[in-house]
Order: sequence, then C-alpha cells, then structure tokens
Amino acid sequence: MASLARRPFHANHAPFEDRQDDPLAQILKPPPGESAEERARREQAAHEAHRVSLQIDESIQEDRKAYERRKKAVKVLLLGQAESGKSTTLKNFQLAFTPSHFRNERLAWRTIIQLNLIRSLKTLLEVLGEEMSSPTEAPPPPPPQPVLSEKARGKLPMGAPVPLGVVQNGTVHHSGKPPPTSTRSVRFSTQPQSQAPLTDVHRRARARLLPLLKIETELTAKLFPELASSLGPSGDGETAAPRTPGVKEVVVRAGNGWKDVLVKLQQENGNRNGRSLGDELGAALEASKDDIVSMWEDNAVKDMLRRRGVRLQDMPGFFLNDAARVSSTGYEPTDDDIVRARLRTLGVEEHRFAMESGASGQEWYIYDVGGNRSVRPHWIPYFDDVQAIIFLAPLAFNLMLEEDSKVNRLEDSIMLWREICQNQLLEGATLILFFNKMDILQATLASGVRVQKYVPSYGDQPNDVPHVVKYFRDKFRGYHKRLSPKPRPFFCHETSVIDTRATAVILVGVREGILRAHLHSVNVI
Ligand SMILES: Nc1nc2c(ncn2[C@@H]2O[C@H](COP(=O)(O)OP(=O)(O)OP(=O)(O)O)[C@@H](O)[C@H]2O)c(=O)[nH]1
Ligand SMILES: [Mg+2]
Repeated sequence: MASLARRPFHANHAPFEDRQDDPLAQILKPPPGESAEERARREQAAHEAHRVSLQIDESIQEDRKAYERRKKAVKVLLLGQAESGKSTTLKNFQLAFTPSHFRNERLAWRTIIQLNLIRSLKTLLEVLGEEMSSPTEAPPPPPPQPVLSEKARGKLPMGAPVPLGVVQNGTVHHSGKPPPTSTRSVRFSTQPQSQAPLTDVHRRARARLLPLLKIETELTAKLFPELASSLGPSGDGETAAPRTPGVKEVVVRAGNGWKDVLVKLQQENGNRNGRSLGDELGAALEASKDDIVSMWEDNAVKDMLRRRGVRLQDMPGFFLNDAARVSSTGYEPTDDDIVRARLRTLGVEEHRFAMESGASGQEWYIYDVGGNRSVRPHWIPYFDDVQAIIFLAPLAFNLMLEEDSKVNRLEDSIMLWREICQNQLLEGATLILFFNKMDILQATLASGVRVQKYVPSYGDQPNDVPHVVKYFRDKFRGYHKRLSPKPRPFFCHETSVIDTRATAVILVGVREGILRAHLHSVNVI
C-alpha cells in the first residue's frame, strides 16, 4: 500500500490541519480553543501569505521571461575612455531608432543643460574673481603659444589658481617658454588685445550672478545626494555659494533613475516660494539672462579669458553661446541641445531598445559605461554574451587624461583597444571602431599643431586629416589583427557624433552589420 506521504495532497480526505503525519499540518493546526475572531485572523493571514506567494511566483516567471528575451536580444557595449563620446553615441541611437522615446525625455534634459550653462559661468566668474582680486597686478605677458590650461577645461579643483603658463604633466611652467615636450596644445587664436579694462560694472554683474551658483549647488545635491557630503563652504568670502571640491561636472550614477528624479523635482513644489527647485533655477536664469549674455559677450572679459588661456568653449557641455535661449522661461531643449549636453556616466547603464524604425520587433540592449579609469573594472561582467562593441577613440594625440595628467589620451585609447582585442570573453564579438571627435581633430590640425611633436614615429608625413587618420587606422587595424584570438573583420568609422545627421547614416550601417553578424551566429542566415 502506498504510504500516505507519497499520496497527492488532494487524495487525502482528512482536513489539512488534522493530518497527524504532516509536520506542516501540525504547525498550521488551529490552537486549541480558538475563538471565531482568532480563526478569522488566522485565515486572513493564511490568505495574505498565499497572495504573496503567488506574487513571488509571478515575478519569478517575469524574470525568467526577461532573461529569455535578453538572451535572444542583440547586446551592444559602448566602450572608450572618459569624454570619448559614448553617451553621445547612445543619444544618437535613441534619436535615430527610438525618436519618440528620445523626445519624451526632453524635460529631464532641460535642467541638465541649464546646469551645464551654469558650470561654464562658474568657471568664468572664478577667473573674473581672481583677476579682480589682484587689480593692481599688471597681467603677465602672454607666452608665445599659450596652451589650454587645466582650468579652462574644468580639470582643476574649484578655487585653484588659473595657470598662466604652459601645463606639462600636471605642472605649470611659468617661464613663458613652452617646455620641450609640451603636453596640452589646444591653442587659442592670437587676436590683437584690446585695451578694454574691467570695471565696477563687471564687479557688480559678477555679484548679481553669484547666487545662481548656490541654486546650482543645491539642485546638484538634491539630484545626486551621494555628492552632497562633499559640498563645502565657499572659500572666497564673497558669496554664500558652497563649493563642490572634486565635483566639476554633473554626474549620473548608473541606475539611479535621475530622469525620474529630475522630472519630479521640476514638477513638485519645493520648500521655498511654493516653487520646485527646477522652476527656481529657471526663474533665476531668466532673471540673470541679460547679465550672463553681456558678461560672455563683453570685450574686456574676452580679453581677460584670452590672456589667461581659458577657452570655455572647449569644455564639454558648453552652452554660453546659447545663454539667451537656454535661460529663457519655457526653454525647451532642441535635439541638438540634448546631444551636446554633458552628463558624465559612472558605472554601467543598460538601455533597452525596441526599434521604432527599421528592424522593428528586434530587441536591443545597449550598455553605456563610464570611461574613467577608476570605473573600468566594472565593464568586465558585461563582456560575457555581447554581440558587438562600439569602441570610441578620439584621435586626441595632443591631450592628456583628466584622471591622470601624465597619460596621453590617444596612448590610453590604444592601450584599451589592445586589451579589448585580445580579451578571450570577447573573441566572438564584432568590434567597431569610431574615430570620434573628427571635428576637433580637424580644428587641431588646422591650427598648426603637428602630430610629429607628440608621436615622433609619425615622421614628416603631411599633417592633414586623411594622412593622420590613415596612420592611426593602420595602427589600430594592426593590433586588431595581431591580438584577436580568432580572425574577425575590422570596421572603422570616422565620426563627429554631435553631428546627428551624419551619425544617423553611419548608425544605420552599423546596425545592419551587427544584426547580420548576430543572425549569422545563431545560424539564421
Ligand atoms: N566636438 C565634439 N564634441 C563631442 C563629440 N562627441 C562627444 N562630444 C562632446 O564630448 C563630451 C563628452 O561626451 P560624452 O558622450 O558624455 O562622453 P562619454 O564617453 O560618455 O564620457 P563618460 O561618461 O565620462 O565616460 C560631451 O559634451 C559631448 O557633447 C564630437 O564628435 N565632437
Ligand atoms: Mg557617458
């Protein structure tokens, strides 16, 4: 006879709680002398437990479905050093293939762009403050070919003095003569200096603009509370605006839902004046609009910036030329504004795409990573199971890394490329190389910077875009061929991903190529 324990539960006609052989039944047995009220409570609790259990089952089912979906989807990883243009490429993907989703996030970007504008303004006001605090000091003669200072690119901690000389390996050389192997060489134009002096008008305009920095600090702290602890009091004694040591630009931590936080901040009432912080920022910018525009267009300010080697327009997320529009009430970012907005990525962000145009039905996952050296170890778990890598390598042969001013940016890109090529986990992945920021390469070469000075092996080949691109393409191709664990085709595109039209054309080709390789790998074609 089959034992009671092996019989199906429903075959046992004894009430569940009365079964002597089932330990669970014994536990669940009603206590002796249970009142009607206690019984109702117990049954209610059992009912609730059953509901929760069903919910857990459903969520496990959903997780399993999502896992299956992800397994079948195309997965693409965007890699490259910080500021190489990964997030900007992602925005181009969104704009080209999921435009309605891209445009739905317009409101969230408004505040980021306004914060970008204030960040440039902050640098401008700091430089102005330093200049004004030593009014009697005659400005030092400009070096023959001054280079872009660290400060100009927002690389120095707030409050650090603006270097007036040449920056090499993080050291400022004040001799006026560039050292033999100068490292930063984004030169500014040598226009004749006007004699326009800085006056009390500038001082007063600066004082009126300083409160904007305070709102920016508060908003940044609300958006990114993990940074709030680094906020410190201002050190210049002139303003209550706190400083953010080490925090030089808006940062997004992966998966923190910053867009939701932003939209909520823009809609919710804040504590003061019944306005949201987003609205407060908008209103303060509108009130300061004329001062910002006048300050940026002022000849004396332009002279001062030029003399100090500060090129705000080279900072990522530069919107001072659009200050009137960005500061206006009701400002709505254009597609172009969103693409140019700077929001540094920390960690890894997953973006799911259900293509709205072409290849519809196919699901894609694009992973956007932070490129700073300190976060690169977080990339590795994503190497397993990706079909393609888009590797962004600006040909910044004359610039140094922000996180290590001794490391040349292009050398760092080549080192990373080599690691990616030889990685065993990635042996089946298609590698697509983007020589990004071609517009900057063009401008750098046009300004007379010679590649040979930074890359002696370049020799005396012509210092123009086609020759420079060919030289480095051959280098990258060589490593790809030599280091790949098994042969795979080499794809290389020249891009300026802030040019959305040109990038859309490239991305259509890239998408088709990745899809073809994916279908090939699962034997569909
Ligand atoms: N001029 C120019 N600027 C570009 C280009 N691509 C990106 N940028 C700008 O460079 C800045 C950095 O771009 P991001 O896309 O944020 O760089 P990232 O690689 O995501 O950087 P991390 O998140 O720090 O790793 C942004 O302000 C972009 O607008 C380009 O082709 N040309
Ligand atoms: Mg990024």
